[in-house]
Amino acid sequence: MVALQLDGVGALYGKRLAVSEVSTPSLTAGEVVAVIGPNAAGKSTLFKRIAGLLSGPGEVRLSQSRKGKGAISYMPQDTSANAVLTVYESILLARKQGSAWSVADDDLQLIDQVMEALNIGPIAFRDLGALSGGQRQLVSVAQTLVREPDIMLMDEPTSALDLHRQVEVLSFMQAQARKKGMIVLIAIHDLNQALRFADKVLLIAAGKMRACGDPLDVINPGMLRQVYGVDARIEKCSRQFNHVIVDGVAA
Ligand SMILES: Nc1ncnc2c1ncn2[C@@H]1O[C@H](COP(=O)(O)OP(=O)(O)OP(=O)(O)O)[C@@H](O)[C@H]1O
Repeated sequence: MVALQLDGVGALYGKRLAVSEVSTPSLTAGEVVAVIGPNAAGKSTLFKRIAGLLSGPGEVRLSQSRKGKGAISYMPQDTSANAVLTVYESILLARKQGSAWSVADDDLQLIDQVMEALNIGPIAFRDLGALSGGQRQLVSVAQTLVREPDIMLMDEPTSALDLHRQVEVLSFMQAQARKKGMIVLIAIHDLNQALRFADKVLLIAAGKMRACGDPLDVINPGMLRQVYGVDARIEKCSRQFNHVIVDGVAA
């Protein structure tokens, strides 16, 4: 089974330590981890460090890669694309990156399945440069999913999506994590979606990890006041989902 553990991890921009002291329990296959924190807290920086794009202290321990494919796949926050490719070509290219160029039935089936689940079939032959912001984000999610990595690092994958698509994408990523034994880390500002879809929540503030654990242990009125500066309650709705209700800016 795939497992990921961060041990005293930090990240450097040049000589400046932008993130430090991130340690997690062992994250295991099938888990969805929401990475939360205010603007400029260090969420993207942590993802870049885990993906190997930045250096820094500490250790990113990844054990038992499933099939020697790309172990970690990172979807950046900025999904703008200049490439002269169609949506379908870009997803096929993502699927074949780092492997043999022959295309098997399995590859095509997976691409069709992901495109259908994300509802992007109708734009399959549109140029990447001719997409809306939300459509671009959906294509980027599809490119990451078809790589079938052990670890998916999704940096605000639903920030440009309407409500329907937010729920569709997060449900699909959760289902894929469970089915394929991946670990999915999602940087997200919507704390209600984090409460609904995450198994664990990792909180970063001012470049330091403040907590990592059960969503309701991390997202609580005290933390919301201290870290986000809001007066808020967590309440269960009639369907038993927990919601953050914000009463106002903390005095
Ligand atoms: N390329 C860079 N060089 C130097 N500093 C950077 C660079 N990118 C980001 N930073 C700084 O690192 C800190 C963390 O930024 P980061 O993008 O990781 O925050 P974030 O939590 O993802 O924020 P947001 O929610 O606003 O996207 C910020 O102070 C930011 O200004």
